[in-house]
Amino acid sequence: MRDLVAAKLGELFDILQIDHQSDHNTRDTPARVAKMYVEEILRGRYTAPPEITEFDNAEGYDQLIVTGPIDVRSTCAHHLMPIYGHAYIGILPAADGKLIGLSKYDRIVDYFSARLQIQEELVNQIGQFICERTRPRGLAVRMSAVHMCKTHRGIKASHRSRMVSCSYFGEMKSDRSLKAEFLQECRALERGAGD
Ligand SMILES: Nc1nc2c(ncn2[C@@H]2O[C@H](COP(=O)(O)OP(=O)(O)OP(=O)(O)O)[C@@H](O)[C@H]2O)c(=O)[nH]1
Repeated sequence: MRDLVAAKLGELFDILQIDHQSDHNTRDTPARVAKMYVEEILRGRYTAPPEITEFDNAEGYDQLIVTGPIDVRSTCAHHLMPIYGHAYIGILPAADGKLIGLSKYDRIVDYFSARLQIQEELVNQIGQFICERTRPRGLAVRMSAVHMCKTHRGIKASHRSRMVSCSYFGEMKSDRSLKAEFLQECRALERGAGD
């Protein structure tokens, strides 16, 4: 796949009048960019989801867990520009369900970010995957991110301009006080004052 992509990128460079044959800066760029797309930026499309270590919820912990900030590095589906920011995940475990290793939330965010995305779908995909694997009573995913398709081109919006999207499942969707508790913990973690 990398070789095919590199050949097509070479053609694209030709059309854009970028010398990738003799210019010392761009000579290897088609191959370099092909590697970046296949092995990094779009990696999540060609690899299996992360292995999830599950633990029995032996003592029936049933209170809200919130983890974050989780770094988000993704790519906009419309202009292929970077999306970067943070995610927070809230889990309301089922007393008879499973817990998963804390680092796996970061891995799941990384996995679904490694493809072309829009933010609304990214938070949903992360939430649905966690729900399918762990069957919690409730789950919330909140993401705040900068879209460089908006800040670096087009309208050239403020670099501080962000998009916030949330996805709620189960009891986290219907229970207003749980949502409020989750958002309060997100704010505390965002300030670096989650302790
Ligand atoms: N809802 C949503 N919109 C996004 C996201 N990422 C980028 N966009 C927007 O999607 C739109 C892209 O579609 P078009 O309007 O066809 O693109 P364009 O003509 O280049 O538009 P401009 O960016 O306004 O120059 C832009 O308004 C982007 O800001 C996202 O994650 N969610």
